[in-house]
Amino acid sequence: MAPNKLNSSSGNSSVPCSQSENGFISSFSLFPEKAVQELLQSPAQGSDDHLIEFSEALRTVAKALRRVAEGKASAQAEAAEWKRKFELERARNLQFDPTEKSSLENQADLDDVRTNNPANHPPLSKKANERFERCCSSNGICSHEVLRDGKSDSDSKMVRKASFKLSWHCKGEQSDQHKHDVVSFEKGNITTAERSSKQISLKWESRPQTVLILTKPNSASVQILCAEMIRWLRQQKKLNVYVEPRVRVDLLTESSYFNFVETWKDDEEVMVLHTKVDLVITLGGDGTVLWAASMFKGPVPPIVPFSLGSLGFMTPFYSEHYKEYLDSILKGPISIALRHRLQCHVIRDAAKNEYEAEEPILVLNEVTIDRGISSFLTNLECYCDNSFVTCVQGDGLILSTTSGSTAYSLAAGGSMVHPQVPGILFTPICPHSLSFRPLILPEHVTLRVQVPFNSRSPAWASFDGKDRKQLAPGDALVCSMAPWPVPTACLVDSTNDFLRSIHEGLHWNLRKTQSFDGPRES
Ligand SMILES: NC(=O)c1ccc[n+]([C@@H]2O[C@H](COP(=O)([O-])OP(=O)(O)OC[C@H]3O[C@@H](n4cnc5c(N)ncnc54)[C@H](O)[C@@H]3O)[C@@H](O)[C@H]2O)c1
Ligand SMILES: Nc1ncnc2c1ncn2[C@@H]1O[C@H](COP(=O)(O)OP(=O)(O)OP(=O)(O)O)[C@@H](O)[C@H]1O
Repeated sequence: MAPNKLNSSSGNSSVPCSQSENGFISSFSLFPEKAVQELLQSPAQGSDDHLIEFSEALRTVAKALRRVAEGKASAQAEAAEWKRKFELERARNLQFDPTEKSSLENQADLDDVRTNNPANHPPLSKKANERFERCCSSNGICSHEVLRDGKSDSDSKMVRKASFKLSWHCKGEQSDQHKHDVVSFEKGNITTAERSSKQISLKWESRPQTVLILTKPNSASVQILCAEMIRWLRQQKKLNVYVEPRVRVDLLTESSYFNFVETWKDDEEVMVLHTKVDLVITLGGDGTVLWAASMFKGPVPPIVPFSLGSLGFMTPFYSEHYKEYLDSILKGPISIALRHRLQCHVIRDAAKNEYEAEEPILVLNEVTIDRGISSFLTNLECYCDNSFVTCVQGDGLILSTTSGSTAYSLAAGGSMVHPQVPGILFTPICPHSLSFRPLILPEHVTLRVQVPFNSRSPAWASFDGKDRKQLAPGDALVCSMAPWPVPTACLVDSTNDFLRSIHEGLHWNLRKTQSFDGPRES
């Protein structure tokens, strides 16, 4: 009798589902709750005590399982938050605590690691983040170290990174003091004196000596400009130049003059590039800026992005005038935008603990979790710190930085946000719901996107439009603000550049002005 009853009501589309109101559907709750509802709606429900008993038992089991799933997700989110806090704290300590300055004991050691000899580098571990951490703590010349290393290096033969100083631009004036949020609550009135994000100015304290030029591949105009720029930087500015291995090969095919141009052999050398390079120049479009950012898994040297693409949201410098721009940038001060990045961890269901195997991935625009080639709806459970946010049912979800707000997130209906606003955009892609508006969350949160066990298909994560990774049911992606922003040089300042980009790049709110000629209010 029971199986007949179950069959007789299957396919009833009006079956209510108590969880759909807040969008939460537990991986364990679907079958039992639906079955229970069907059973309860059956006309024979009062006549079969066993069946009712059975349905009650199923409901209890479903609830218990859902609680377990929620508990697990919440514990994982909490662990991720602690990990993030720990990383931030450690980054802060490295920056401010003089006792953690460097494991190098004397200047000779310091000189040693600053030369280009890879044999001088400490042995590097397998994981990229570990390699970075080792480099950070033992080489001691990450950007935060550079900030306090103001000593002159004129009498050293070694290649050193130029030191620089950052300061806030305050109402058009410059102040050397770091200004943090100051909240006063005198007489019970809460007032904030300073807000954290300001226009930042970079002033060189010693001359920049080494530039890295990154170029969009397969472009003849970029190749020509790159060769011309290298000659100028060498002859007029006496700078050391690094390029990618393929670019060096192209340059040497053109002329043996470019023999002085340096490059790297493997990923381990890329991991320490930030210790050698004072400035990064990109020749291409926004994709080349994303590429440049992705090369630096930790601190990023200031980037000067020249526009040789079609849209150029993050590339304010016109390549025709490169000499004037570089002249003034090498002298300083430079107005820079600190573009926040997101740090993403893929956590496999099979992993025994958080962050077990996979390296974190840093994104400048966004991480997207979508349905890939699957034709099924994605079903993504989202948590913010320990709170349940929602269940995304649609094509997917974009977690974007404010720099990325004008990229994919914009196309999916997200707001455009000034890049200096510290926040994380939570933008659904084609949600199958009438009321799913995008959110903007504060920068301090940790987001967790979980593929539930009952998902019909895996989801796919991609990072700044690249590196697709499959997320199987049970896998999760954890994302928080990275401690290493991408400093990009501004043509004017971050606000002027942002507004110019949305006007010129997107033709934002372009409309013919209404003519004067017509009806008027009397
Ligand atoms: N439907 C969409 O709009 C869509 C779809 C996929 C990827 N994307 C974007 O493309 C980015 C990858 O860029 P790519 O150059 O490597 O790929 P690409 O060559 O496919 O170019 C994508 C376009 O997005 C623009 N773009 C990139 N970052 C931007 C930003 N921060 N603000 C405004 N426009 C931006 C680029 O200028 C380019 O025109 C991804 O991070 C994603 O944001 C957008
Ligand atoms: N140095 C590089 N090495 C490998 N790939 C790169 C490099 N620089 C850029 N790319 C890739 O090349 C693609 C195109 O780059 P980019 O967006 O800069 O040029 P574009 O498409 O001509 O510009 P726009 O998007 O403004 O039209 C991007 O997918 C980017 O990831």
